Amino acid sequence: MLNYQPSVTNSKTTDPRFELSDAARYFYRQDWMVGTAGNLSARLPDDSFWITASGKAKGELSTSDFVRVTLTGEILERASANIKPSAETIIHQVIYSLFPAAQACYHVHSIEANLVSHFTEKLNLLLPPLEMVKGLGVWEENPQVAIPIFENHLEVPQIAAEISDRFSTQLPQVPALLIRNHGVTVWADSLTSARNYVELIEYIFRYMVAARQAGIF
Ligand SMILES: CSC[C@@H](O)[C@@H](O)C(=O)COP(=O)(O)O
Ligand SMILES: [Zn+2]
Repeated sequence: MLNYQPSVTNSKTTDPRFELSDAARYFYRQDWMVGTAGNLSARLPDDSFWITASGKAKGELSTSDFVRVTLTGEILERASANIKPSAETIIHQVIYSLFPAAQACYHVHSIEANLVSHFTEKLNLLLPPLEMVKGLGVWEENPQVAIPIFENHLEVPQIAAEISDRFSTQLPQVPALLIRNHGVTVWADSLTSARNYVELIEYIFRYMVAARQAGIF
């Protein structure tokens, strides 16, 4: 396994913190990372990952607003000792552990994600068979795709344990999960794809809310 070299990360092309900051600013402008909501991470070649520090305004992140942690949550690098990794780091740990190809994990809070999380009380929410579903990797005619839903426990490790337990026996159809009354988390094999997945899933959620209002889904 390659060792992560901090000395080569001081450039925009190799340090994922720049792209994570850009993505957060974009999501903030979409109203999906309002205030300090949400967290973004990117895996490094040594399996550690940079994750947004807890409680930072997501519209104005800089490289010092990230913490590098191991897959078990041990802190490896941060700008100062009073910066903590995201309160939801353990969910990213679970995703990177379960999905070795995942290079980025993005979690945002949108109004539509919270609304659609009430469209079912079941463990999975059926998505409409929109063309957009292909962008999430499902190339089927009239796809019957569901996104897994988890309860929003106060204790984040409990959410993470439920994700780990369920996905260990039942892989999700799409690289995304919904936490009821909270928001969506996606993962992808690149930062660009993770950003696209957030946009696609949020489009689908917007459609679902509009379709419900129109009485067609
Ligand atoms: C706006 S508070 C939201 C937090 O409780 C949490 O859900 C969240 O997404 C951001 O937490 P953070 O610790 O900054 O990564
Ligand atoms: Zn959150």
